[in-house]
Amino acid sequence: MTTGWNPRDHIPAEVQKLLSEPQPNYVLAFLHIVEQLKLQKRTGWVDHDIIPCESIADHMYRMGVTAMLIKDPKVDVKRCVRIALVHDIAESLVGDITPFDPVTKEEKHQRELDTITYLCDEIIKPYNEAAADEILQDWLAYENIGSLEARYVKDIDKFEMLVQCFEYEKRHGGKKDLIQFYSAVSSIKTDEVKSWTNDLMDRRTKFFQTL
Ligand SMILES: Nc1nc2c(ncn2[C@H]2C[C@H](O)[C@@H](COP(=O)(O)O)O2)c(=O)[nH]1
Ligand SMILES: [Mn+2]
Repeated sequence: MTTGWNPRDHIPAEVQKLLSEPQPNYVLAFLHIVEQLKLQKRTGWVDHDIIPCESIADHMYRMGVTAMLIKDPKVDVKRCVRIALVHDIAESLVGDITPFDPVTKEEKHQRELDTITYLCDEIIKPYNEAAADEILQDWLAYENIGSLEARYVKDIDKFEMLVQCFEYEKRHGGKKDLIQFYSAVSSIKTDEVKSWTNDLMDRRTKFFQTL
């Protein structure tokens, strides 16, 4: 556990009530927790006054469909889609912490690890033990970049954010200063996602030349 932070203290009241029933409906409890990903806006955009902006779920959804496009024959695309769809699931209780928030990487990791462990062991496992194990493995693979699939999903996490960033820049006529986000370009390692990113950056350059 972290410095007193406990996932159980961040469970919505409705879910706590559901879990206190004699025969809890764990499927519903899990889905109500996942709703938090649909409700929470991505902090990075909120901090830059992007209104309206995407939710955490929006981001993960588009990452999932982006992963379906991977051409690299060495990659298990279906595994990438799974990893994309679970990689930020702990943010349902932890929240969406940016690199600029006053939370250390270690504290963020520990809160998210405690949360995914809680969700898998105490919410998913009572209904489907195999699903709980697989979701935990998918999340750990992403966190530890434990496979080529996880490496691709890490890249797609950054690429999807950059696509969204450029979409917001265009939607706001280039008047929002979102340059900070583009430091993520250097984090992208796979050749395929690098090629997507290079084209995006070329289009961004041309867009700002037209202003
Ligand atoms: N203000 C900034 N926020 C950033 C930057 N890079 C990422 N972010 C935000 C985006 C999300 O809200 C959050 C974490 O995203 P994950 O998908 O990694 O959970 O951090 C940035 O350069 N500036
Ligand atoms: Mn993410």
